[in-house]
Amino acid sequence: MASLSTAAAAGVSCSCIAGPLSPGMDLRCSNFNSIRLQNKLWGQNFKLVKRRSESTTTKSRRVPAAVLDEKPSESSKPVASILNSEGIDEELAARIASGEFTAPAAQRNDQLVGLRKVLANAGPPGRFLSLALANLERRMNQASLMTMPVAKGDARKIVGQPFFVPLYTLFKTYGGVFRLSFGPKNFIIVSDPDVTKRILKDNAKGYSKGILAEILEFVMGTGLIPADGEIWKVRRRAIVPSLHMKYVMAMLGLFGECTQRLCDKLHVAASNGDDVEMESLYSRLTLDVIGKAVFNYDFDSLSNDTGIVEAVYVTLREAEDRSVGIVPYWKIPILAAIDPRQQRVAKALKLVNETLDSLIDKCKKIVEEEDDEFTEDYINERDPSILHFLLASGDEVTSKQLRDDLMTMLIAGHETSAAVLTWTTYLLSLNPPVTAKLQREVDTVLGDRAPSIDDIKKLRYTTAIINESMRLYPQPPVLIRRALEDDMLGQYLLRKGEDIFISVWNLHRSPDLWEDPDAFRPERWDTFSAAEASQAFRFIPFGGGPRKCVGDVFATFEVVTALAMLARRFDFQIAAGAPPVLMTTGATIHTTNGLHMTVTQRTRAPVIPMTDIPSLTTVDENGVIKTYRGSDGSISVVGSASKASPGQVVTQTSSNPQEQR
Ligand code: HEM
Repeated sequence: MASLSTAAAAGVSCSCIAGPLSPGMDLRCSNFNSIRLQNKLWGQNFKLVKRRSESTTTKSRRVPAAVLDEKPSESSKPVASILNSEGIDEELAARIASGEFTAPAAQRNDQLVGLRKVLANAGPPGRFLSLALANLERRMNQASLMTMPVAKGDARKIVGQPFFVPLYTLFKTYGGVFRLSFGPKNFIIVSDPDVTKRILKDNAKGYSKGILAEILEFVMGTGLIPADGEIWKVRRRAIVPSLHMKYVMAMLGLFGECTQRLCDKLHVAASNGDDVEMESLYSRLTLDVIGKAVFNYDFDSLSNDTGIVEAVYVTLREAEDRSVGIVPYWKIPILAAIDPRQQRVAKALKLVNETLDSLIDKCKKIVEEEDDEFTEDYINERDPSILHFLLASGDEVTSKQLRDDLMTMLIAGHETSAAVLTWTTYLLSLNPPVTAKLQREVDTVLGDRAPSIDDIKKLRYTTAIINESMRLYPQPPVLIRRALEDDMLGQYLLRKGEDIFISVWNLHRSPDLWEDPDAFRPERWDTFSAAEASQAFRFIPFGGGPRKCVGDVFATFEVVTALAMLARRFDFQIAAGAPPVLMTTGATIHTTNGLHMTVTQRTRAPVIPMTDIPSLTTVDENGVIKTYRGSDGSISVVGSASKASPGQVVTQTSSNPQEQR
């Protein structure tokens, strides 16, 4: 999932920070200003960020109000912040250290103390006044404890780079909850796990998607990610059951099949000595997967550039650009009508919508003619897609709402998985020992088959690599909410209507929560599980609480399958002369210029061609054993089992002779 990604949705997961800023605020964004992260700063070259002696959590921390950039002369300078080896924006940090940001609050207290002393020495009336002043001071201190630290000033200091990068520097100074204020705009930046839990889980009802819903409305309408309130509740209840375990199992074959197509493509490149751009290849891989998985449509984008593939990309880019755009000119009908880019977007959106509408109509007709009994783990053998499940379930929903939901899942499940694979590949290219360990694991566990569910359970190091990659590069890096009512965030009062950015980036790199937070170390996952870290809200790659990603298991299996199959066949290296790998913000974290790699076929024992299609065998309510084969969801009835109980999973099987031996 939002830029803020994720539209990123949260990726879209997510949503955006700059989108909502108003015209005239003189902001720049990553689209207009190249990003200045140096390649060497990422991955293994990160140094440990020293723990500050003071805690940065909300409970124990109180930072005076601060000003980010008040000098008009400074504000006209081009934005060019560089992170130091501790991941900190040096310019910002130096200005903070110089005392430039110290608020007058502390001085005011000093003056009061001085005045009290004078009064106390001025006889009984003075002593009385001094006492009254002390009381007043105590009350002021209490009130100031409830006042959030504020960082305010010129937005260009914040927006001229991937926005989550300066937010990290500010978090190190102002703590787990602070107000970021530019011009008339205010955002609350949250990087504290307890406060995050409060917003996402304990008081989830008190928050909406706010800005995110406004940005994504043009493409997702009232789909699950932007939806709030009753619509969200109803649609979530309808959609979650469609991703049941048997469905995800059936998808395993699809993941293997699509990754195999990518392997074939890479094989050709490796044989010809051509470099490849992995970010766009991953984007195509995950588009092919999600099209089949959600509405049984084969984009086949790894092989073809058809009109519909192009239209999907135009639509996706627009969603991302709006989430980091400066001036929301698309909201002005006359401008939107004459701007060639907006005309292109409208045309693309029309094509995608028409395609989805026709898939919905076609599927409706098929379902009407079916007489399959609908059970909670219903799956259609020819079309195991989510769309088929929803229609077969009798879900009473308008075609428009259904289309919004499909579009939401298309976007949510596409760029997020692609971004995870991109940054994982990048991190691995910087860490040969980790890659070697990964390859040892996949050679041992997988042999030459596509992963079955049992294999995935055994691919522990591969999964740890994915977790570590999502920790360092969360997709989306920020989650967006708006307060529907007043709330207390730790000790601070939050007012209804305030916009909040939960920085997943900061949570995942906080020195208070992680040892060596910037180091890529999959071994850290040996000592605790991702589930434990998620429960503590210090690791939330899929969000948390009632709005947690519905596709988390699907996505984890998808990326583990892809990584394992690719690592088994190929070695990847950054291509000679490739542009530096820098970050930019869209719905997810993208590279600025792609991930250009040299791919080589691994030299190892000859492999037997992959013929395996993972399957799952269960017993239905009549004691009939059914085998679900992964690639097309087809069901073969194998026989009846007198002793097995209905619903029981009998065995995982493989058609690979090697495995069955
Ligand atoms: C690695 C891949 C993925 C990542 C990192 C990811 C991340 C996230 C995150 C962080 C959220 C929460 C957003 C928020 O609270 O604002 C979310 C929500 C969501 N995701 Fe994913 N996602 C991924 C894959 C998928 C896939 C494959 C699907 C669909 C099959 C999907 C569907 C959704 C939906 C529908 C929501 C909205 C849930 C709701 O609001 O009730 N995601 N995702």
